This record gives sequence, structure tokens and C-alpha cells, in this order.
Amino acid sequence: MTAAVIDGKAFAATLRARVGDLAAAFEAKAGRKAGLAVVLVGEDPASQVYVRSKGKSTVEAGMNSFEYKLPADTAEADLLATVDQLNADPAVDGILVQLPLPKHIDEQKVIAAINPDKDVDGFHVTNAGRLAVGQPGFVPCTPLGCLMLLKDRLGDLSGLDAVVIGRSNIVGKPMAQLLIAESCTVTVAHSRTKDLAQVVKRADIVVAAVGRAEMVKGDWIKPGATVIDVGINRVAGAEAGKTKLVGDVDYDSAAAVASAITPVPGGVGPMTIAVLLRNTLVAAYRNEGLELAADAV
Ligand SMILES: NC(=O)C1=CN([C@@H]2O[C@H](COP(=O)(O)OP(=O)(O)OC[C@H]3O[C@@H](n4cnc5c(N)ncnc54)[C@H](OP(=O)(O)O)[C@@H]3O)[C@@H](O)[C@H]2O)C=CC1
Ligand SMILES: Nc1nc(=O)c2c([nH]1)NC[C@@H]1CN(c3ccc(C(=O)N[C@@H](CCC(=O)O)C(=O)O)cc3)C=[N+]21
Repeated sequence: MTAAVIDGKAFAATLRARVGDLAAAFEAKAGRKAGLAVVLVGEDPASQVYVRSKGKSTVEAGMNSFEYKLPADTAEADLLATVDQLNADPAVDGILVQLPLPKHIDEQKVIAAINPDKDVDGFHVTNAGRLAVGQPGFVPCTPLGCLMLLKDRLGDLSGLDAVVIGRSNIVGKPMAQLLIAESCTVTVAHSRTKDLAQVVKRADIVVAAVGRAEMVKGDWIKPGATVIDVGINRVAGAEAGKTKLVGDVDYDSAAAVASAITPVPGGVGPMTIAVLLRNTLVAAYRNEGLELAADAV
């Protein structure tokens, strides 16, 4: 079998277009644009690329982008003051503080400072709790993007065996919550999991969010399974001095057995940004007390 390629880039473009239409409708009703503030502390080149890309997509979708670039030695108190200022700013509907933060800053403290109703990353404990108990709130962008791709491909997920590899607060755990809510039978694997290959072999759905280049091999995959590769790993390329992006899944061997698979790049990554815009739009409607149909976007 040669797996179908799940085109996250194309799906994300469609989602961004829908968000753009609704952002224009929001502006007409509210008399202002929806706004996303992105805060970057330090000069990590990969983070700078993401932040630039987020800013560009935000403006393209007809929303305001407010970028805050703070030096790497910014004091925690000053970052918390910036978050407070954004919490109080009515032009800002969504706040994203790019992670990871420099070592001297307590990430949990910063996330806790964000108003949960502006927490478009869905990282605040209030939103994690809402997801866990099935209340409306903000869901982290990457796992929600993965779920959209899965539902688009498979329709009803109920009764399917899903294995999530990784248990981080930003990807693995919320991904597992979403799949439980879809009535999958969910296994969460991590670095202490025994016989990972055998665990993965059971799965109709494999979500790999490990951070280890090409770790998941084709012979771990059940024939016909759907594989979602969240990993973004920069490795040495074929040409000397050049690098390339690879996922957490060994693409060629997995594509030979899976029925469908996301590529890296062009899979989950573009979905993350599109869902961020979607969450910002939803935040804007809620913050203005305007109706937005649950299935609008
Ligand atoms: N496409 C996108 O938009 C995004 C991509 N990413 C990418 O997704 C990947 C995961 O990110 P994130 O969740 O933040 O990473 P973390 O490092 O926070 O978590 C990695 C998880 O993988 C587990 N793990 C590590 N090694 C192994 C192993 N050998 N076998 C089994 N499990 C293992 C860890 O287990 P333990 O808990 O036991 O340590 C941990 O739970 C990264 O490649 C990241 O770049 C992340 C966010 C967005
Ligand atoms: N508060 C916070 N929220 C995040 O959502 C967040 C974060 N911090 N820190 C870093 C991770 C990582 N992340 C990605 C977003 C887009 C791509 C993406 O668009 N990737 C392209 C390739 C881009 C390239 O070529 O480098 C793709 O996969 O096709 C990847 C990774 C969001 N993150």
C-alpha cells in the first residue's frame, strides 16, 4: 500500500480563508478588527521564523497583529507586566507567548497570568480543565489541527484505537483528551513505555509528538492505519551545510504501510497556525458578546 498524503497545507489554507470571511464579518459588526498579540522573548531563530509567519497570516486573514519582541534578559516581572497590559487592552483578543521561554522565566507563571478568555494557545489551566471536563474553552492549536485532519479523513472516529506518543501539556495530553471526546480508545505512550513498537502496532490512529527525528518506523504501523506526524526536527540535509525538516515518523517506511499520513513539512505545522487564527476569531466574537455558530469554523 502507498499511503495517501494528508495535505495539511491545503486544509490550512481553506481554514484560513473561512476565518478571513468571518473576520471581515466581525469587523463589520464590531467596528474593529480582531487582534492577536504575539510575545517573543529572546532571539531563537526558529521562534523568530514562526512568529513572523504567524504575524503574516494574521494580517492576511484581516486581523490585527501586535508583535512584542523583548530581549533575552527580560525580567520575569517585566514579561508579566506586558501580559497584564495585553489582558487589559480591548483591541487584543488573543495573546500568545512564544515557548520555550529563557530559563530564568517560569513558564507556568506566565501562562497563568494570561486571561483565559484571551488564551488562544489553550495552555492556561482553566482551558486545560475545560477540555478535560468537556466545557467550551480554547483547545491547543496543534492537537485541534490534528483532530480536524483526522475527522476530515476518517469521519466518525468512535471505537477506533488511537495511540498518542508523547504526553506534553501542549500536544500529547490535549490530543488524548480530544480523542477520548471522540470516543476513541486512547493509549498515551511516553519515554517510559515498554515495547513501544507493539503498542503502536495496535493503533488505527497514530499521533507522534515525541521530538525525535524519524523514530517511528514503518514496521511499527498496523497496515491501513492513519498516521499524524507532529514532529518538527531540523536535521542535516543531503548537501553539506544544509539542513532539512523531518518528522517523528520515518516517512518512507510508514507510507508503505499506512493508509494515510501527514508529511513534514506541509502537514500539521500549517494547521497549527490556521487554528491559532481560528481561536483568535472565536475569542474576538466572545469578547464582543457576538454570536458565532458552533460549527462556523
Ligand atoms: N507541528 C507543530 O505545530 C508543532 C510541533 N511540535 C513538535 O512536536 C514534537 C513534540 O513536541 P512537545 O510535545 O512540545 O515535546 P516534549 O519534549 O514536551 O514532549 C515529548 C514527549 O515525547 C516523549 N518521548 C521522548 N522520547 C521518547 C521515546 N524515546 N519514546 C517514547 N516517548 C518519548 C516524552 O516522554 P516523557 O514525558 O516520559 O519525557 C514526552 O512526553 C516536537 O518535535 C516539536 O517540535 C510541537 C508543537 C507544535
Ligand atoms: N506559545 C506557543 N504556541 C505554539 O503554538 C508554539 C510555540 N509556542 N512554540 C513553538 C511551537 C512550534 N510551532 C509550530 C508552528 C508552525 C509550524 C509550521 O508552520 N511548520 C511548517 C514548516 C515551517 C518551516 O519551514 O520551518 C510545516 O510544518 O510545514 C511549526 C511549528 C508552534 N509552537
